[in-house]
Amino acid sequence: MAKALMLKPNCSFEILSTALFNSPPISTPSAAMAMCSTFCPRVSTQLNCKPFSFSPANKPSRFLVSFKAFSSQTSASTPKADDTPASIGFLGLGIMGSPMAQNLIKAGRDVTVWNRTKSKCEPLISMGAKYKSSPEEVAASCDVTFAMLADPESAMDVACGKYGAAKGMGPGKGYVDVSTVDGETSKLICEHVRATGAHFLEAPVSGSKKPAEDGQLIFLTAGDNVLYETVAPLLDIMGKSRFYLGEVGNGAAMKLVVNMVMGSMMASFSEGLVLSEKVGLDPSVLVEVISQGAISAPMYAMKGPSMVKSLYPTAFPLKHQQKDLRLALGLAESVSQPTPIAAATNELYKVAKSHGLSDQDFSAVIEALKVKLQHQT
Ligand SMILES: NC(=O)C1=CN([C@@H]2O[C@H](COP(=O)(O)OP(=O)(O)OC[C@H]3O[C@@H](n4cnc5c(N)ncnc54)[C@H](OP(=O)(O)O)[C@@H]3O)[C@@H](O)[C@H]2O)C=CC1
Ligand SMILES: O=CCCC(=O)O
Repeated sequence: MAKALMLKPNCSFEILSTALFNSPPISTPSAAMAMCSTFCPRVSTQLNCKPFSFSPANKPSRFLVSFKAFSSQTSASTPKADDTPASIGFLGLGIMGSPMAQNLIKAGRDVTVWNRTKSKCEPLISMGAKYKSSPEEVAASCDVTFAMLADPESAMDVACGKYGAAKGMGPGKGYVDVSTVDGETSKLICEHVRATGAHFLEAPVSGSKKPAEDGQLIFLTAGDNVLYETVAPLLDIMGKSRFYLGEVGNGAAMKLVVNMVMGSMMASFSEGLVLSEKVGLDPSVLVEVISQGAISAPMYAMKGPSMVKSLYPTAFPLKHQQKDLRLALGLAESVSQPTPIAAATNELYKVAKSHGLSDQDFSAVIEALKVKLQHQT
């Protein structure tokens, strides 16, 4: 069995509770996880441990356990399962927060949720999550609280507002903000959290709806290293890699730079699609040509076919991409760095927003290029 546990990335195998291990029956996913840690301590983490099939007595004695490989920029070892926070809060259950919290629940973690629109908590409650009626109550009842909120304003309000999480924090607790915000906002939230004696980590993510569902996000963390070490096993449940970047603000900056590049790539791709069609080419063929060359990108291959059909099923809302461009331009301004391409791109996303495309996927920015000027026929 030890040999079977020398695993390739992203593979799965089955644990038979008593047949392969001379041990008591495994009755819960977390017991199965603990068993895996014992037999395979060098595997960073386990993902998606869930009942696989049932014994004749209808007890879950077999589990399918998926393993994945992780890259990380910390030299410290991953904490043992016993050191990980017992109770986890999750604030903000939108496109990203919902699947992230679901993955924690599926991994057998004790999760308490809150969302401004309460109805979005229901699916998680039915999976076993607890519910509290304010961020303050969630933070008060949990060891570590994650927040995945829309923008700087909501991240501030949920963390530091009247019934905000900071009100429920104190020594021994941690707050992990995974929202995409600017460094200044992150530093303010950090100050509020640290003033209570708790630890703070910013951890915005690269990766969209599908990677969030698949536990394949990339965490860009900065802040209290002790909290980073503590939550590493939780980040590994929700993601495929994690970077520790030092001082608070560095994670936010890294995320904004990445999304600045992404927004411009999408705008440029959109121009190419529209131009190709106007000169009589088939834009689907352009997508195929690009996919085979040096500028191929998963994003083009994923979004191109639906963009050609003028379909924009929302994974990353356009309003959030424009917010990130705005924040990235602020970051560039703070160090007097010219970013003319990002500035022009931001204008295009603003036009798209003015055409009511805020809640569509950000690939709908192509529509802003199709809008006819009044003097055109
Ligand atoms: N979607 C994506 O592909 C990615 C998004 N991100 C970033 O993650 C964050 C969340 O994104 P996503 O899940 O897509 O966004 P959604 O718009 O789907 O969710 C936003 C969340 O913020 C909450 N919220 C908004 N305003 C307030 C407020 N004033 N007070 C309290 N809660 C509020 C919403 O609550 P309610 O349900 O009540 O509206 C919801 O839970 C954003 O910062 C985004 O930039 C990062 C990586 C990828
Ligand atoms: O912030 C959103 C990023 C989306 C992605 O990385 O695909």
